[in-house]
Amino acid sequence: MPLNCSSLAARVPHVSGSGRVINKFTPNHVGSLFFIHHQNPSKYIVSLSNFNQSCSSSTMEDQRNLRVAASEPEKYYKELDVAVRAVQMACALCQRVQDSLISKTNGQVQSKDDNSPVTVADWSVQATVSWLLSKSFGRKNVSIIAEEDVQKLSEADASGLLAAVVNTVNECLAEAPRFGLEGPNMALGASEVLEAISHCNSTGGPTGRFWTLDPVDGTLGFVRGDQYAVALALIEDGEVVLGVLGCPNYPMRKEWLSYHHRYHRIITKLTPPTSESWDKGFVTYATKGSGKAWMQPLLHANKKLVWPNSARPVQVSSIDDPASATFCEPVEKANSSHSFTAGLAHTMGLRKQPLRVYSMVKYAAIARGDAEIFMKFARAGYKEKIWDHAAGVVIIEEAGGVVTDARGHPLDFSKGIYLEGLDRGIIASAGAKLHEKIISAVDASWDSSSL
Ligand SMILES: Nc1ncnc2c1ncn2[C@@H]1O[C@H](COP(=O)(O)OS(=O)(=O)O)[C@@H](OP(=O)(O)O)[C@H]1O
Ligand SMILES: [Mg+2]
Repeated sequence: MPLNCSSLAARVPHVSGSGRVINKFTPNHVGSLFFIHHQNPSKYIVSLSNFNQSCSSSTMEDQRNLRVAASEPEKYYKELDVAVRAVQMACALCQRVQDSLISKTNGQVQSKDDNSPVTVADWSVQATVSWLLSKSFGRKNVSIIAEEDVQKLSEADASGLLAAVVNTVNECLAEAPRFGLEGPNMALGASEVLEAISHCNSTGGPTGRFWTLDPVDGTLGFVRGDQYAVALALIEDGEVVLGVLGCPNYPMRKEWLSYHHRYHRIITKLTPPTSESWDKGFVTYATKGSGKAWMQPLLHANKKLVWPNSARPVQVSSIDDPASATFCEPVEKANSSHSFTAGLAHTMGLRKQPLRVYSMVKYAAIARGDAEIFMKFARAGYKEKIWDHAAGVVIIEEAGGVVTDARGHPLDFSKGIYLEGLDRGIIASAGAKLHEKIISAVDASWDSSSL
């Protein structure tokens, strides 16, 4: 059924101001404070420094409720914990590879059959995350759909490339304890790395549980030294129940998003951040139905990840006037029609220049309130893959936003690796009012478009 204002409102998660607070004492989380959403008692750890801000209205009754809530099951808590730590590790891996790609042309950019560039980072992240999930939950309990396969890596002339991947994976896994995860007892061999990559061969579907992973989303941005994301999500019975997005180059000053990351690098060199400052990059995450989305900074070199790693909540923007709203879209016109979105912007009264950013960083920008709208209109016949959207959708929804196809239907993650049935395009927005306007504008101009 097409979307109207009331159905949209129903889909926007209700965030109650009156959470309950508990103390929970576990080896990992001594003295952490949990925020409990009234309608959904999933627990969220809030760092002590954020506690006063987030939960200062707690009462005696709240304190009593804590003890009750402490015995409630923590749905997806372990999955979220492992997923965030694994994505943190993947971000560190990607940063190292991107730095070396940029500093020298060392042959790490390969060409896939579709000619899109793929680097050592894609395979290495996939192997690392797959290995960590299997280690944490047991190999037989872990199904993963991910972007890469081992075909190219297994070719006879790819031994150098495979060695680089194995080396990168082992370098990363050796750091697992620093991120609070268990690493291998000894370095993985090539066959174990290939096995971890090819274990990501799930085909998804309407039942059961599987992970989706885009090891390096926005490969073009990655090889160009610009924005990219690591995207991990958990899908259960066709619903995205947990999403984690690592955005290593996301600048803390949002105006830097509009520039090529190269400029940010130059400026950072001119005015180096202090070692403790949160200069760029974060991991953002949410679990379905919680009404909260979070972000935590990337782990500084040599530091140990102590959960929740200074996490703080993120929320979508409250701007609902198109004249003040920023819309973002893919950088490449081959991936989304810039002329169609320009027409929509004109119709809707969006006055600002589009923010063109590589990868699912666009979803993070909406969730953080740095932009209000994301639109993607791929050419007819292109089928969107679930790993390109799953994590971003749940994070935006829990941050208070809305994501649908361009007819207003929810995205369907239950049909295998593609978003089957996706109509016209993808729209994410900060709220129902803006969303409704975009969908009406699409309706009005669709027939006369060439899409
Ligand atoms: N022709 C076409 N149309 C639409 N989408 C396509 C197309 N080809 C690829 N892809 C998928 O889009 C992912 C990149 O999307 P972005 O929004 O990041 O685009 S852009 O890089 O900013 O231009 C990109 O993800 P990555 O491969 O991880 O980079 C692809 O999954
Ligand atoms: Mg992708």
